[in-house]
Amino acid sequence: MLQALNSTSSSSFSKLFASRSTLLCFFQLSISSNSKKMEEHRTPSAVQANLDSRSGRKSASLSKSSLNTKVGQSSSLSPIQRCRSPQSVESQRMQSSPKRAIGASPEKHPGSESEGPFDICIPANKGGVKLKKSFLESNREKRKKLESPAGQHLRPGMVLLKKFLDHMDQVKIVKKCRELGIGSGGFYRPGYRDGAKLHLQMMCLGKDWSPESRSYDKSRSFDGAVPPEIPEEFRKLVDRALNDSHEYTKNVEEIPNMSPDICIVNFYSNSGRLGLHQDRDESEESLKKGLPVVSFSIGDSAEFLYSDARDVDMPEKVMLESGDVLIFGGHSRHIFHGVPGIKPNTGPEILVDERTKLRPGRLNLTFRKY
Ligand SMILES: O=C(O)CCC(=O)C(=O)O
Ligand SMILES: [Fe+2]
Repeated sequence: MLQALNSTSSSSFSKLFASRSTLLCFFQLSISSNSKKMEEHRTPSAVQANLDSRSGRKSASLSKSSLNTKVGQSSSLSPIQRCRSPQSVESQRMQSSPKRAIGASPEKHPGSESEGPFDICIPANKGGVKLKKSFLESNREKRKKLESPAGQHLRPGMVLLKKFLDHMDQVKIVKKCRELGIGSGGFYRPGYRDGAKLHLQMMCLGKDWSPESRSYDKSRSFDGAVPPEIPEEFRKLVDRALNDSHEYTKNVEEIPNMSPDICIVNFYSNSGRLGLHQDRDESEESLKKGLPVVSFSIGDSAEFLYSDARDVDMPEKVMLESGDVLIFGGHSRHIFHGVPGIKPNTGPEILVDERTKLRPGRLNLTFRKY
């Protein structure tokens, strides 16, 4: 469903954005070298829905921590031009500038659809990559852990719990996702309505969410597979994260409690990415209540961009590292967010060594209530 346009800009942010939308209607993200404004094309109903949902909200203030800076302060983010496009607009765009359409250049992912479900770990019989970290690197990791504050209140309704998942939790999550991911209903590389592919592998738990139809269902339309249940141990972690988040909010109502019935598991290889989007395909009731999205990051680090409005020039950004849990609900439930890229070889060694053998990349689990 999504597409993004490449940039010819010399900016450091000229990397392609693949934009995936869990919106009622989707959009594509493009980066323009000559425009300072984000631009959007969407259906009138979507425009209305979006205006309705965002009316009356103010821009949030910024945290000044090193992990949470205005994008423009530390890097020269190029202006972003974003288009959620009906298919016709999309096709025209691809025809007029084929080289700039992300979906036009299929990305090579290991484990494509034809090979069966994607395996996020390197199978035992394949020697695989062993990325041993240097002693210095390992020490740096330990120091970082000690220095990192336990939680950050990023803006109303949005809390980041640093290193919330310990190494053993992370190993268990990887192993469980691997086991489920190679079975029925496991990982696949999803596509959008116009045929463009997302730059990640995805698996749903509890319910299916399709980027193509932008809807939830009991089973997957393309193969009829019923998604595996959300494991109980995952639910417990979500519960604990939500409880802990209240230590950092003004009051408990700021992030309402939520019992997930869907988990979207994404695996990003080193070239994976996800364009700015809103998570808005959940039920009206869930969205109205601001029931939070609880997001686990495991493996390599990634920058997470977020902004309150679609037409903002400079989204804020925060680094998501292995073990971090990001929660956005309440007033932040409708934030635009995306992952512009993965930082290779930044995950904990225990995930990539013989014990776990996670492929290079990043695993992300977002829990929501439909
Ligand atoms: O990978 C992430 O941190 C974000 C994932 C996300 O936004 C989504 O799956 O909707
Ligand atoms: Fe999302």
